[in-house]
Order: sequence, then C-alpha cells, then structure tokens
Amino acid sequence: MEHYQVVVIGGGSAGMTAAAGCASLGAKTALIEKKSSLGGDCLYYGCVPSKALIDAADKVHTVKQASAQFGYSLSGEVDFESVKEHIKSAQDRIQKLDNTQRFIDLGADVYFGKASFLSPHEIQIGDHDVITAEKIIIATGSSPVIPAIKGIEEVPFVTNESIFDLDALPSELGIIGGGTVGMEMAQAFSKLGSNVTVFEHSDQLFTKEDKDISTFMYNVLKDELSIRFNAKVTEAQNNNGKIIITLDNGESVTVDTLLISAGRKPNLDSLQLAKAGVAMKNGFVEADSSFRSSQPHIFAVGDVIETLPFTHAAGEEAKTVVTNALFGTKRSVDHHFTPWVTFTDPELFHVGRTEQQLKESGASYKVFRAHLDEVDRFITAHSSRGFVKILTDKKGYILGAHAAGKEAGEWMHVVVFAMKNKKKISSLSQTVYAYPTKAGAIQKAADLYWREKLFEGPLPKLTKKFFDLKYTLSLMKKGASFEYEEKLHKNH
Ligand SMILES: Cc1cc2nc3c(=O)[nH]c(=O)nc-3n(C[C@H](O)[C@H](O)[C@H](O)COP(=O)(O)OP(=O)(O)OC[C@H]3O[C@@H](n4cnc5c(N)ncnc54)[C@H](O)[C@@H]3O)c2cc1C
Ligand SMILES: NC(=O)c1ccc[n+]([C@@H]2O[C@H](COP(=O)([O-])OP(=O)(O)OC[C@H]3O[C@@H](n4cnc5c(N)ncnc54)[C@H](O)[C@@H]3O)[C@@H](O)[C@H]2O)c1
Repeated sequence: MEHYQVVVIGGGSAGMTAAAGCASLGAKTALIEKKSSLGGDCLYYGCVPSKALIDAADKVHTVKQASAQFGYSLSGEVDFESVKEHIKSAQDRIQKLDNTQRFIDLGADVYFGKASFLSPHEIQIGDHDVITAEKIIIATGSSPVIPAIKGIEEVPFVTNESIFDLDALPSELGIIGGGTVGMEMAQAFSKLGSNVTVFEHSDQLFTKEDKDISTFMYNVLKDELSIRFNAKVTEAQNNNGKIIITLDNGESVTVDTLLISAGRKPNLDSLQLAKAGVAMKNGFVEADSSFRSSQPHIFAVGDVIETLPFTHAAGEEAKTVVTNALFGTKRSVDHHFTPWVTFTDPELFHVGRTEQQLKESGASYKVFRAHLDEVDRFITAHSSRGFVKILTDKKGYILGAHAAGKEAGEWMHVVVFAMKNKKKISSLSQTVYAYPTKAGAIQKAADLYWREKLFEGPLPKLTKKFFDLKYTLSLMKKGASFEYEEKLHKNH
C-alpha cells in the first residue's frame, strides 16, 4: 500500500493547484481524479467552453450588425459544428497546460478513478488501489442541481455538462434558472440564432447583484430573450422529441432543448466522508478559515466548501492551503477582495459589498456613480449602455464596486487593487488614465468625490469670499495708482 505525505482528491482548478504546490515543495504527493483527464469543470463544462461559445456568438452577432450598418450583405446560417470546433480548440490548448505529465514531472503520482474514504487516513481509488495519507485535501468541486419537477427524468434535458455537445443549434431553447450559467448561455445561444425562453422562479435575474444592476440587465436582455419571472415549472413532458414545459399557472411552452441551470451542489456523494469523520455544513464540507475540516489532517478547497464558487477563488484557496497542510500555518483568503465577472453583453463586474448588503448591515456609505454615456471611449465605440458605482465609507475607503458595461471585466480591476491596498476613492481620481479608454469610467465616478468635497461643501463659499476680497483689493489698488498717475500728469 503506497503511503503519501499529501493526497489531493479532485483534479480540477483547486486540486491541480494544490497538488502542484505540494509536489513543488518536495512533499510526496498523489492527485486523484475520477475522470480520465485532469482539468475539472472549468476546462470541460464551465468557464472555458462557455467563454469560447460566447466569443463565437459575439463574433457572429457583430458581423451581422456591422454588415447591416456598413453596407455589406450577408447570407447563410451559423454552422454549429464550427462553433463546437471553436470551443474544442480553446479547450485543447488549455488542456496542454494542465496535462498529466506536468504533475508527474513535478514528482506527483496521478491516479485516475473515483476516490472514497475507507478511514480517516485510507483512500480507495476505483475498485482496486488503496493508498494512505498523512494529510488530505478534498477538492471535488460541484455539479448542477436538478430541481424536483414532475417528469424531468423522462425528458432529454441538458446541463452545463452536456450543452456543449449538442448536435445542432437549438431552434427553441428553454432555460430553467436565470443565474450566471443560465444568462450567459441564454444570450450566447440567442446571438447564434436560437429563440430562448428563461424560466426564473424568483422576481429578478442575477440575484447576487444589486437591484439596479439586475434591472438594468433585464432591460437590455428583454429585447433579445423571453424572460419569465416567478416561473414555477411544475412538469416537463416528452412529446415526439419536443419538450413541453408546464408552469404552475397552467401555461405551457414547447421547446426543442431544455437547459437546467438552477444552481450547484458539492460533489460529496461518493466520498464516504462519514468514514473519515469529516463533518458537513449546509451540504458542503465544513471548513474553518484556514480550510481545515473537522478532522485536523483533512482540508477542503474550491466549490466543495461554502465560499465563492469561482475558478480564481478555488485557485487562491488552493495556493493558500498548501502551507497550511504541509507546515501547519493558518493562512486564509479574504474573499472580500475577490471579484467576479458575468460574461454577458454588457458584462457585470462585482467586488466587495453590494449596496443592499450595506443597507442591511446599517453601515453608513456613499455611492459614486458614473454613466458610460458620459465616457468618450464608450461613445466612440457606440456601446455606452451601463454604469459604474463605487461604494465607500464616510472617509472615502472603498467598500465595494460594481459595473455593468462593455468589457467591464477587463477595465474594472484597478478598483480591486485600490481596495485591497486600502487606498481611498480619491486615489482612483488622482490616477491619470490614457484618453480615451474605458477605464475613464472609473475616473468619472471617482472624480465625483472631489466634486462633492470641493464644490458642494463650505469650501466654495470660502473661496468665493477670498476671490471677492482679492478683486476688491485689486480694484482699490488700481484706483489708487490711477489717482497717482492723474496727479503726476497734472503736475507736468
Ligand atoms: C457553465 C459554467 C461556467 C463557469 N464560468 C466561470 C467563469 O467564467 N469564471 C469563473 O471563475 N468560474 C466559472 N465557473 C465556476 C468554476 O467552473 C468553478 O468554480 C471551478 O471549476 C471550481 O473548481 P474546483 O476545483 O473546486 O472544482 P472542479 O473544477 O469541478 O474540479 C473537481 C474535480 O474533482 C473531480 N472529482 C469529483 N469527485 C471525485 C472523487 N470522488 N474522486 C476523484 N475525483 C473527483 C471531478 O471530476 C473534477 O475534475 C463556471 C461554472 C459553470 C458551471
Ligand atoms: N462568469 C462566471 O464567473 C460564472 C459563469 C457561470 C457560472 N459561474 C458559477 O457557477 C455558479 C452556478 O451558476 P448557476 O447559474 O447554476 O447558479 P446561480 O445560483 O447563479 O443561479 C441559479 C438561478 O436559478 C434559479 N432557480 C433555482 N431553482 C429554480 C427552479 N426550480 N426554477 C426556476 N429557477 C430556479 C435561482 O433563483 C437562480 O436565479 C455561480 O454561482 C457561479 O459561481 C460563474
């Protein structure tokens, strides 16, 4: 039976980072992945295919719009196989960076098979191998939740794990869930030519964003998609290859493809956590701020714990857990400074607290808001829908920043840097931004701080008094020298 200093379970974003870190520091490390290759959700069913699909859809949409505007004529339809090839080639290129050999070269052993605990230090891989470990890092990620809808198991629905393998572009696409996955996919398929209907059971899209952001996005998206709020899907039926969706108000909608994107649940079913004595909380692995579980030698990072379910969050947690597991440090990650981006068009950027959270906590805060139609770069690009808002405390320290705007995910990160380094909003205003760039929107919002301080406080009254006095003195001086000159003139 092979013994390891560290065993990492799960070869996705978190697991690969943790295993590479442990092996690079010289610990005898094993990485176990249940699928036949490393990469996890992000590479195969998440970030990478979705962003490549969005890229293809954006290109198709831009070409259609530009040809209509600038006098070209365009014919034909989207070749969905080429779209899939566009996705696959991005995945292939990224997979080369995550290949098994890289981990072997770092000195780690890589096992392919489903891991489950036999005891707190023993792990079974598939049906055969059993290995033992001093320290264990669980990084098994998450999977789509399938809501309890009558007949759902009888219809050929897709999830993020199968939508990128569709044989053809859906003609009528139904989506259950108007969150991040649902809306990124809804807009991309709509741009490619599908008719899309979103069924969201709450009364807003993007429930983790402030109401002004989600209302703004609804107003943009309602022209491209059909969006049903308060939509309780009660039944799904198979009808000669079509799927009939029935809502609780009795209405029914027929689609040819149904995507379920109704949230995520951690992958824990096959792990047999009870045999390791690892506690769970709200369905996730319970972990303290240094990612240690209820068993002191077992840690957990990524989507399997209740923090932020993003690739960059998983990566940062994994980097941090390496020294905690190997050397007993107690390092943590402050996700208050971890941003996220929703890759719709326009994009949504989010870091720190929302206005709603600040209101609920009773904190006093200020809002500095700039609209993109005041920023020349957005005007010249003819994409000036959206706004930036920066939330600060009374002294100007940044509590959160949010934006809806073209490529907001690319130009908003300077705010994260300022926030993390405890800079005030005034420092964002005092930075010189090249003209005309989209980052100018940050300066527009931050400049409001000075406007308020300089032009709306007592200062303008004081400076007015000062300039009035100066003017009077200069007149008096002028008057005196005029009289003197006149006297001189007379004496001559
Ligand atoms: C459609 C979609 C789009 C997304 N887009 C973005 C984005 O643009 N940006 C972003 O930051 N995040 C995005 N995410 C979220 C991101 O994919 C996840 O947060 C990230 O993959 C989590 O990493 P992880 O390592 O925790 O889990 P995973 O990447 O899921 O890795 C877990 C791994 O563990 C393996 N595993 C599970 N159980 C076992 C077991 N018992 N034994 C062995 N191996 C096991 C799995 O096969 C998997 O390979 C997206 C998610 C989805 C669904
Ligand atoms: N750009 C990115 O970084 C990105 C992109 C996609 C996904 N992700 C990650 O993946 C996670 C999961 O995304 P998601 O969209 O599956 O979850 P989500 O929590 O973002 O959205 C799920 C939506 O489904 C709705 N819903 C739940 N049950 C429903 C039902 N029965 N009928 C109708 N609506 C229902 C919820 O109200 C919610 O609006 C996200 O939280 C995010 O962390 C990130």
